[in-house]
Amino acid sequence: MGNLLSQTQPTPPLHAPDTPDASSAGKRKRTPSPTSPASNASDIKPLSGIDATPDGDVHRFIVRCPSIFWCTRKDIARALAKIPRMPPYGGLHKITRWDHFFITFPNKACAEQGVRCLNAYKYRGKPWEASAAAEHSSKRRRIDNTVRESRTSGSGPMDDGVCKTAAMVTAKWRDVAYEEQLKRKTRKWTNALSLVTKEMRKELRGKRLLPWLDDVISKREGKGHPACCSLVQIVGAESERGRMYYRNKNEFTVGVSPDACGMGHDYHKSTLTIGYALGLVRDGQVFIGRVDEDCVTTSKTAREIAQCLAPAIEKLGLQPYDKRAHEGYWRQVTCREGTRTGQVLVSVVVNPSALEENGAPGDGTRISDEDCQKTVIGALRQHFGMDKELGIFWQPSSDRSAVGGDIPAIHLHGISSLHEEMCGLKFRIQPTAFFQVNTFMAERLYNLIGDLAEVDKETVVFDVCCGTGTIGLSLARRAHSVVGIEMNESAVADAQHNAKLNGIDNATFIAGKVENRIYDAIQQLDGNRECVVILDPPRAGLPMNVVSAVRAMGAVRRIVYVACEPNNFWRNALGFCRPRSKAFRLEPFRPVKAYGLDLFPHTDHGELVVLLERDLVKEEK
Ligand SMILES: C[S@@+](CC[C@H](N)C(=O)[O-])C[C@H]1O[C@@H](n2cnc3c(N)ncnc32)[C@H](O)[C@@H]1O
Repeated sequence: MGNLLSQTQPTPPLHAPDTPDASSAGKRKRTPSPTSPASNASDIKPLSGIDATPDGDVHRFIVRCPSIFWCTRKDIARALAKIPRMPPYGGLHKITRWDHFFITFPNKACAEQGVRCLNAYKYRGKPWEASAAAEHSSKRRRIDNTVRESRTSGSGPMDDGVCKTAAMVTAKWRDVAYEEQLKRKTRKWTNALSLVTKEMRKELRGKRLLPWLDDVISKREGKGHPACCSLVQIVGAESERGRMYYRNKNEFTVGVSPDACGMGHDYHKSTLTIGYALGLVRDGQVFIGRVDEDCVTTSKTAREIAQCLAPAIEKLGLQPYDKRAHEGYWRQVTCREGTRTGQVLVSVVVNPSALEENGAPGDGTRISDEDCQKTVIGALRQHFGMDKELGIFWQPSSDRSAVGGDIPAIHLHGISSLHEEMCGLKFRIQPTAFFQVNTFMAERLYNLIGDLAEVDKETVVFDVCCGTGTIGLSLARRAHSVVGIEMNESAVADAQHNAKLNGIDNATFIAGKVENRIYDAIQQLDGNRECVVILDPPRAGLPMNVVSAVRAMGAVRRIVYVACEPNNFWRNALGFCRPRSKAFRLEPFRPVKAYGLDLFPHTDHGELVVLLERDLVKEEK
């Protein structure tokens, strides 16, 4: 954890000058001299009440003021952004019709400065009064206990006097033994399966309509709801390749490092950083943690890219983007790579409107988009050399809420797509198409899906939310035919291209939202053959009309459901497994067995894979 901040630095006093005028969008902000009042801490005295924060080390305060009764959280955040020298804060909780709000600071120094600022502020003529938050709800207490516990074990999201680091955000379980990580995930997967039983029982309101459910409940051991089916195996990332530095897609934000957080550090020292947003905010500015070796999920190549680009682009003197003020130029950098092919794509998101205020046109001082592009290409080429298969894309967007994947990418330099090898096939991936981020574990996922699907030459495979066609194509040689549906058009173009690239001619891919195109897609399936459906939806799960349409397909005997958010699986499971009705026709399915697969080591995410089979046992009346 190389960039942890020291607690021993002085706290800047309130009378220090404000942050330089933010209206100079796109220009470097002034760095004050070390002798400026901001660095003189001699007159700082600890504020009473700070040490009295009930838990002693979670710096949470309640701020009261009658004139904020109708304010939303957003209004308060806006007001906080206007307070000169307001330090970064980690949490803000306000509900309309509260005459108070809660605010949490990342460390004691921030808390001291923050309380000073809050108490000196007036909202609509009424002063704010900040005091240590005295009453914690039981939920809040649980969270605080977790923070304190993890702090003692050295892996907490905050540390005394120390801001969060990038590793704490991206790989929060990096200090937890891998066996323990799997144990925790197993609990999560088991709970997700129990949730299906619980919600199904609620749905049936005590009626015993599903024999498989009665069976599950009768075998219950101990209290609580039993899992709806057994979790037969946990597939962990045993090999180093699937467990360490595994991400083939890394999305970085360009911003200011917490060295500039001001608490015990120089407020104005804005070190341009390419890394991960830390969840600390000041003046609407999100602080960014540097990528280092502790970020054990980030690939080494992506880390090198972040580290070599930051100093190169900083020299141009353009500010990172500040969403709140809608100023600044550099926004995001996304690195994608073929783990097995070594190819790399880098996409840079910028805010072109920031350049308009950057010097007068034609006076020789104005920095253009082209200058920035040349700098990026030059820095990456210098770092990787000319032999590296490298592609660079530019994504200009002045839209405040735009994120990388949604912005059209302009190809600037080098290769225009990359290739990855998996399951003995080659896949082309364009910069904005979805591809599983852990190549080695994704291969194991696809092998597992293949085993559960039991596909043969008589079976049709229906791959719903197919991305670049990876699952369907990995099964195509064993199947009669494959139909895939996916809403990302460039992913569908990749899927079609990938079929040709691998000499597969029995796969069709449809572009569109599955909820709108499900019936068109079903038409493409050979209705006389048995159909296996692979469902790999986004975190929220599938829309219910899709569940209903799949269930109403008589040719479907088995479904392999891949849940990347296991806690949401129950909603779709209910649609597949509930007794038949007008909306949910034909016999219900039942969960047969489940697998947990750790696609994201060192994080709390993982895939739950569940096999559902048509339940041909007669429903009880
Ligand atoms: C978890 S990914 C799975 C992709 C693919 N199965 C794979 O393993 O690479 C989910 C995919 O669903 C797509 N998607 C999300 N919502 C969708 C919708 N409403 N209709 C169709 N596809 C959707 C996303 O673009 C993404 O490619």
